[in-house]
Amino acid sequence: MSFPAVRIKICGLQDIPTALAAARAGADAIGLVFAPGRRQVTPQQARAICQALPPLVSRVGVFVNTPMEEVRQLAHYCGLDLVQLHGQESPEYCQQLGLRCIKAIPGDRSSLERAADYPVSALLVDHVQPGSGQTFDWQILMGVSLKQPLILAGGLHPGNVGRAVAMVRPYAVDVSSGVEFRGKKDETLIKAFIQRVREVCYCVAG
Ligand SMILES: O=C(O)c1ccccc1NCC(=O)[C@H](O)[C@H](O)COP(=O)(O)O
Repeated sequence: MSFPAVRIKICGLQDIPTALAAARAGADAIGLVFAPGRRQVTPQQARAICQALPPLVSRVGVFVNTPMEEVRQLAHYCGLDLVQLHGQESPEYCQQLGLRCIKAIPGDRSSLERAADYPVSALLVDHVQPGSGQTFDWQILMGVSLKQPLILAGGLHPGNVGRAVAMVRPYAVDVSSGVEFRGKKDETLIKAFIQRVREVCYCVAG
């Protein structure tokens, strides 16, 4: 048995060598966090990472309740392909932004019920505290058919992503904390994560 290849996004990258390592390992997309926090990058760092990456790796900027014009300017300056919105951005905000959007929502019933309103390229279903390395109950996604492609996030790591993919069958998975060691992205963990996703898709092991 096999099922379509699940895309992989490695989020919270902060330097060129690690971003290149993620691309070499087979990441389809990388995330650059503009929201305040320990993974925040400056516009200059983000632009340098975007310019260094090879083609066909999507550059995603992560924002929380940022004014539209600021998001547009940063997307243009850095060369972002998509923006990922983790705040209370409305469906109208996503529509008016004029950029390809991923809307992040918490993995709970009421958020999933409102998801259809969002005119976005994909929905990222995450733990209520993004970037915290915590999972939500994936069972909530069983029997839910979303209009938009589903990106599964929240507490994924090489040890649980196989089970998550087999159970949820998402369009893509997103990881940050689960490929870090002592708070820094770790190339070995990134490779292990990507390999595990590939294995489960082709049922080499599981
Ligand atoms: O990572 C952050 O610091 C962050 C801050 C504010 C909003 C979003 C943030 N990260 C979002 C991500 O894309 C994470 O990859 C996603 O929430 C999964 O994180 P994790 O549970 O650590 O794998």
